[in-house]
Amino acid sequence: MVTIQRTELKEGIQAAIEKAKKNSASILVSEVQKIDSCSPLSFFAAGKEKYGGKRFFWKHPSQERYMIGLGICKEIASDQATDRFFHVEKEWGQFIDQAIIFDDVHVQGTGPTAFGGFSFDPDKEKTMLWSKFSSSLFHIPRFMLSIMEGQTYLTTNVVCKEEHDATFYTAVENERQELLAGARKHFMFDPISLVDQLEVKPDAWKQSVTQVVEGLKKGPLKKVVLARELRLVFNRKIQIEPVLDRLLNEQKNSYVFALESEGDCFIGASPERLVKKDQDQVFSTCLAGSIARGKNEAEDEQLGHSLLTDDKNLIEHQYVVDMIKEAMEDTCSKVTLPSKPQLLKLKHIQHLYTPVIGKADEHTSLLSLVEKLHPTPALGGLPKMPAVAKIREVEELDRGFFAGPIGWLDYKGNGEFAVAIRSGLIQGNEASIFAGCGLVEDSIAETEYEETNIKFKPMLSALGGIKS
Ligand SMILES: C=C(O[C@H]1C=CC=C(C(=O)O)[C@@H]1O)C(=O)O
Ligand SMILES: [Mg+2]
Repeated sequence: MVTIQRTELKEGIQAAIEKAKKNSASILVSEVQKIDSCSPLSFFAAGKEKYGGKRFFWKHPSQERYMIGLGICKEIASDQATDRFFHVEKEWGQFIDQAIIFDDVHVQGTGPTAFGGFSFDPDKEKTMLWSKFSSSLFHIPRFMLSIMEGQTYLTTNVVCKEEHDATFYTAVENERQELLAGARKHFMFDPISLVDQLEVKPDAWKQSVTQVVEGLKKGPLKKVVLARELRLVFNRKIQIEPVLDRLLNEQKNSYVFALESEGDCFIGASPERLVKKDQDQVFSTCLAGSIARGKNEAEDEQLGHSLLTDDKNLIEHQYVVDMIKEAMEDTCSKVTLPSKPQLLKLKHIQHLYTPVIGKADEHTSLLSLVEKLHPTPALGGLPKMPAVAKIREVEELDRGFFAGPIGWLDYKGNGEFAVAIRSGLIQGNEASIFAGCGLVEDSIAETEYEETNIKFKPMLSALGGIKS
């Protein structure tokens, strides 16, 4: 990887074509520019015609930090289950190793960046539902808009090949100008209406919960997260932009994400960080234990207090804390976390929340942390692999990317992954949405069913299926 002071992208492309000819290889050239402010949703919508089906969207929960990718200059995809995190890391490293990068802003979330995720369980038999998503899928975009602390940047990534000539730069420049002009337009979208909502055998799901809980009482499994799927049918093709717009407005303190692949779109608003790596600083989140929001302030406070003092939810949460703390201590030093959980309040639900921070050892990479942590007992259970095996045996659905890691990694090894909950897969005029719940020995099937009904609300509301 060569990071050189700013000269013209044109010279860089010319140098890369020469290098491609010499090494018979493809060479990435990447340029980061500060640009005038631009609406993230308008940029995403402006890419619909030329890059539709090849876009991603990402918003960080606590600050105005967006990354929107249009087009795919490189895809890293595999259905291989073994060492999938290592293989993605290796292919990404080889791709940027030869890159020529013009970056004189040096702001995280700009420059060559891979965005994507991993399926929850690559060893579960894959169904047609997720046929458009490999079990590891990352896109490096042609253009990426980044909004970081109020400043807007455009990253242009081009892969130069030996057959390219000097006209290649002109083509890229024209594409970039056309895109920036389009991103200034205002977009209108047709409203959609929900015509049907189907669930596969809800009573059977409750029976499976009761069966799993009986097993937890005997051990050795201590916790298992079981999920449900709703299949929604609408009166016309679902536009991604209005769903994103509602998620951004209704789920302010969640990660809002969308990843398009071959015409389908995986989309959601997750409150749960899996891991963030910023130089040698590592951040993770324990989020497990739930209760509804109150209809008024007094009721909300009473519900929050009862969650903080409920043994079943405290144990459900503590299993997550114990596992994440151990995983972080295996890979980091100076691991610190609060002694007890606090409340994380979202629009429809409130959770027990414990943040964990640590200092990464020198050779610890972001994807090695993702591998170590996924799935936490908030999404799988405890012990990890026996719980995942129980889910594989009992759950009559294909989670695909639901509850898997989704996020980004940049060319300097920094990045962030959320767990892809409060999410759904949009397929034309239909969508599958998913919701899970942590089962422990004191769980009650009806209560867990109601908890998952609340967790469907962010996506149902964003799809216009319920009044939010
Ligand atoms: C598995 C999900 O939520 C997890 C995260 C927060 C609270 C949870 C719970 O209380 O069960 C779950 O562990 C989901 O939203 O589908
Ligand atoms: Mg729960």
